[in-house]
Amino acid sequence: MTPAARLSAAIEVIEAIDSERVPAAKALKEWGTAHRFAGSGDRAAISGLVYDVLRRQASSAWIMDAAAPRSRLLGMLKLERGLDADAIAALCDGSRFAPAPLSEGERAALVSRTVTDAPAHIAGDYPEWLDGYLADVFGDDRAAEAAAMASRAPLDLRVNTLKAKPEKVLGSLRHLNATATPWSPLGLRITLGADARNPGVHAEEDFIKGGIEVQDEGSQLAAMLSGAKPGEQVIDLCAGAGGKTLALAAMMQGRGRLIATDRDKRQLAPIHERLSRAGVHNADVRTPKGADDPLSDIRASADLVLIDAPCTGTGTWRRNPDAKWRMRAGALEVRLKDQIEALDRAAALVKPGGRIAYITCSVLPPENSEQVRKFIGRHSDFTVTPPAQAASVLWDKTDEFLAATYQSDEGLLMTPRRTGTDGFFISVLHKKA
Ligand SMILES: C[S@@+](CC[C@H](N)C(=O)[O-])C[C@H]1O[C@@H](n2cnc3c(N)ncnc32)[C@H](O)[C@@H]1O
Repeated sequence: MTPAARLSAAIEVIEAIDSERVPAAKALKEWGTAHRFAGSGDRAAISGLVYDVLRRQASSAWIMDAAAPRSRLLGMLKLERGLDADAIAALCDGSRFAPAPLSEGERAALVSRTVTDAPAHIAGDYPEWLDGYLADVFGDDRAAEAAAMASRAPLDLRVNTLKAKPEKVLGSLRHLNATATPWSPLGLRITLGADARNPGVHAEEDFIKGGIEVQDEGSQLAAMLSGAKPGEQVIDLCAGAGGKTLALAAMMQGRGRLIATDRDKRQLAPIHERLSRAGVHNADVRTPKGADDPLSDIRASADLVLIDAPCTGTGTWRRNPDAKWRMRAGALEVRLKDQIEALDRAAALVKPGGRIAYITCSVLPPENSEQVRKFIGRHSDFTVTPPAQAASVLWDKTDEFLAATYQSDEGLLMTPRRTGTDGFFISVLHKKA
């Protein structure tokens, strides 16, 4: 397919998403089934276009002064891909399979309109009902912060020090143009192209042998700031597929006891294979059975309970722009209740002098600072460890990292704009001895 024909296909897919109200992934799959002639390169390119339109959904419609799929695609080519009106006109030449030529109005909009006079939720491409929450955390910077949360994310890897060394993996992944991430000493970054094609890290020898894991640098840093150490008893309470469990295991260097569990046994399914590939031998996965508490034998004995909390995932919008527009207020309410349950459960598991690391991949204050403040209100035997103290694990990068983050009395927040990571909040809560 020509680049112009891919644009026409993307417009078709966006029309289906709009009219049938289906998730982007489903609409793309259905398009692929109906157009079997399209090769994998075409599909990846069309998928990249569709997701980029979702990233810039509101701002593209604003600059084009029209919300039709074609208008949003044209606006996105300017805002996300940086094409000027002439370059866009050259793609839309009306030839067979290409979109129709630009109208006078479309050309004028592409030349002259910007988002500088748009309301924050349009310039930042987020649902209007979240404006108050984003204003609370980012103030006048909310449009810029949200715009960074809309842009395409790189692919980050964590080197598993149980099996490999960062310098060596950096060398062996040179063909993927991997570079070191700015903050995490274990992080490697691969910048993804506009066609959103996966560079196939799962087929790399380093991955197959357990030397690397896919993990955003923000997630790596959140695990690091928990300060897990060799010899400790550590509980990963919301372990899910085990992303944090694997990072904790490497920090513990195979020494001590690492217990991983989750309220939902289905979420834990991938963890066994991942632990085995990563060479982790000190982890005990506790799969819940019926109503029985899988941690009933543990009472105030853990050095560290890590809560990778169920949350709205607003910090990961750049990886899932479709979810951003589907988010509803009811989902936030449910997550807040889950977070309270997990925090209160953790409080009973931690020993005096131990700590809870409370982590979300959200930027919304009710899930972050406000949730921690309420927890301290319920549990006066806990205090917040100052963010500067928790971040000292980054050694010489501590000051620069702290300056890049948002800090409150309750914890610190990373964002795509400030730290180049997904949005992650972490609070380390110390239980009085
Ligand atoms: C953000 S995900 C975990 C991701 C995982 N830690 C990782 O790094 O791959 C949150 C998890 O919390 C679990 N969960 C929700 N409420 C819980 C609760 N009260 N106690 C324990 N787990 C809970 C969910 O089933 C979900 O798997």
